[in-house]
Amino acid sequence: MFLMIVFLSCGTVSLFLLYHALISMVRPKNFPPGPVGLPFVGSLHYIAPTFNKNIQQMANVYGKIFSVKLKSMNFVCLCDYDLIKEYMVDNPKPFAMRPKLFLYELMRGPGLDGIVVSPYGAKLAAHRKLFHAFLRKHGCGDKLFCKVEQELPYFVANIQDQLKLTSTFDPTSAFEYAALNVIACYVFGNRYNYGDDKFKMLLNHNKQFFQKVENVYSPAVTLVSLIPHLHNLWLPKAAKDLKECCRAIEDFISCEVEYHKSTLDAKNPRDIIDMYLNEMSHSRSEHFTDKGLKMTIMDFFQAGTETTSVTLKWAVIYMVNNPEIQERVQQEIDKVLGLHKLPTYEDRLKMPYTEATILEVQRKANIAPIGVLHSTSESVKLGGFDLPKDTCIIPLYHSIHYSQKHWKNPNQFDPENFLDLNGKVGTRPAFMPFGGGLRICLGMNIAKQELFLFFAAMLQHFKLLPPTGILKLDEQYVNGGTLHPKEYNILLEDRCKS
Ligand code: HEM
Repeated sequence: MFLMIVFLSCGTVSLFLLYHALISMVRPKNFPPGPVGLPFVGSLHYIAPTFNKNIQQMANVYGKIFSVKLKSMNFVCLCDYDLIKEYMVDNPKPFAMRPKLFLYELMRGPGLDGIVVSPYGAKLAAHRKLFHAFLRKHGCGDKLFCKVEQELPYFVANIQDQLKLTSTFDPTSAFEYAALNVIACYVFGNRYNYGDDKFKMLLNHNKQFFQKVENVYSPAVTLVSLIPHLHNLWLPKAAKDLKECCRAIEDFISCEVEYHKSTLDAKNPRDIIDMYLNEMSHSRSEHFTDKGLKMTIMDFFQAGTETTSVTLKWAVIYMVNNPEIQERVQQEIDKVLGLHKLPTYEDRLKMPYTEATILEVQRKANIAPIGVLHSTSESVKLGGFDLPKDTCIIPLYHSIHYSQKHWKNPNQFDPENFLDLNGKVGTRPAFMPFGGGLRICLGMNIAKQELFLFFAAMLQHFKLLPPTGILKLDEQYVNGGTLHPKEYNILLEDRCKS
């Protein structure tokens, strides 16, 4: 009897292990090709953590559409404009879900509320609609409410203050302060002084978050994400740190929400929090909840600060390394604005070369190499293959932004890429820095304003030069939440003084 029990137990465990070993290796029918996965683990490790380089290498072996596995999860990598367009633009609906990833639950807690990681459906649509309604009311169309233009004088003064102390300059903090304050304005109703204790706390939380995100591709975190429930018993330090960091941000937001509740004037909403609170009480919709509000605010900080500041950091590098382009931008700025009138977003219509330059920065820097992952809500065809429900899609934006088919010299920095024969800014289909389809970046219009205005104001006031003894700044990227440049210093000359 005892032997029988031992035998049956061993058999059950073996079958269980065999099932889990095979599930990481077996592909669905007519599924894109890819490397054979390791038992239990699959093959995701072939492309993570340096997605950009590794996906490109794998595409050379398996073709422009291939698959990798993480246990039972199927991931499909796309390395071609036509394929990315097929799912983002031509047939976006079945591809508009977000995958359920351990990392998302770690950061958000159960429920995946908010916007960025929220599943596609009525709740997400209601959130996106609310935000669009807010922007229509308080966007840049209305001068009084243009939060980005309001921030410009502080941004310029911040750089000038640093320049009084030293002529060698790391622009990071100026961009981070400005980007954070713009989002703070939209969600909390007012900007902070850069020296304000609350602002410093928010800045610190935000910085911590982006530092912690860089550590989550460690083998220990991958292990925990492979074995559901293990994280209830044990969390690797990188995961624990990230979780704690998100909770600290949530606590900060909770205080702001409570303050807003106690001072709400429903007829005069001041900001996104007030609009959300109104929606919670008016529509009594189950879509708008306390947790949803906090996670939505967290989304705006996490999706809308580092993306902008990192793009501006790249802009500085490309201007230092291409002085003739910097000079041409400055000539246009001088002609349209002069040295003292700060730019408005309307001014871009008279400044095509400046606008084309910032678009080229976005193309070349390609800061979100795989965007935010989408997944399928039903079985669907893509590139002639059959993708079952819950297949996770990884688009390689490098294959669009650096495509020989779509750009004359993709490796060269050239604002002409975005100018038509009449010198006007033209649209380019193979340009998707904000993703696309039904999940296209919700903050795209704010981001465009920020990039143009901060860039133009910076070049209006300062000439950007390499530090003494260096000809060019390093253009190699570092992998993290975004592809960001290595730390650098530059020399600045105040154009208003020279
Ligand atoms: C240069 C700046 C920015 C870049 C390059 C960028 C890029 C992106 C990308 C690639 C996505 C994923 C789109 C997809 O799934 O196909 C995204 C989503 C998102 N972004 Fe941005 N973003 C920027 C700035 C902002 C700003 C300023 C905000 C907020 C004010 C913001 C809020 C969001 C939100 C909420 C989503 C999720 C949309 C959804 O899931 O439905 N982003 N962004």
